[in-house]
Amino acid sequence: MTASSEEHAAGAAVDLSGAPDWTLFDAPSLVGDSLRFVSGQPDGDRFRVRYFRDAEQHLHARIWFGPETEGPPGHAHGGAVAAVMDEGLGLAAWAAGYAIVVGNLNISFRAMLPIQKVVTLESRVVSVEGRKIMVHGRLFCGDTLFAEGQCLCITIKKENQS
Ligand SMILES: CCCCCCCCCCCC(=O)SCCNC(=O)CCNC(=O)[C@H](O)C(C)(C)COP(=O)(O)OP(=O)(O)OC[C@H]1O[C@@H](n2cnc3c(N)ncnc32)[C@H](O)[C@@H]1OP(=O)(O)O
Repeated sequence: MTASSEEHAAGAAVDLSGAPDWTLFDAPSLVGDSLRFVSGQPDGDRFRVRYFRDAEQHLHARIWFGPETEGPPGHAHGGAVAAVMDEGLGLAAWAAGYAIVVGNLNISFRAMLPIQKVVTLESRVVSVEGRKIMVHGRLFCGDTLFAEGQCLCITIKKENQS
């Protein structure tokens, strides 16, 4: 264990509070408890995530990338960033009323993301065409853009919905 990861042993406090005009969004109540890969360890050393909606109902998240997301030394693995965007942008479509799975996710990694940092994911449903829901999102902190993505969500056929 590195000195920096010792600072954030499981259970240590991380500030995931939202902007003043955001309200907490309860993802499990909408999609069930299966979102364990990203959201399943709210006090763990991988991801800590809290979802919100703004006044216009757009989905946002505050995300802490813990020591177990490390890829390049001191920075998040690209797959960890992709996992967060997969869940967050897919959830944005669910929050907008579409029961979907992600069909295609295109991510540009714009800057290396230091681990043990809280960042913000913002999302927008930008188009709806038949079963295809396009969601765009960006992962940032302050003026630093870490990643941006376009996520093609496909509504689940009625017979596949549980
Ligand atoms: C249940 C609770 C969950 C609750 C979970 C909620 C949490 C959300 C967040 C987690 C998100 C995920 O990780 S989901 C897990 C990762 N994703 C997956 O495992 C999905 C695996 N793929 C599939 O199951 C399938 O390929 C589907 C469902 C995406 C599509 O299959 P289908 O239903 O047979 O539909 P299909 O006819 O092929 O496609 C419908 C239309 O979409 C287009 N299309 C389909 N895929 C693509 C694609 N990759 N790129 C471009 N276009 C595509 C087709 O051209 C077509 O356009 P047109 O001809 O109509 O014009």
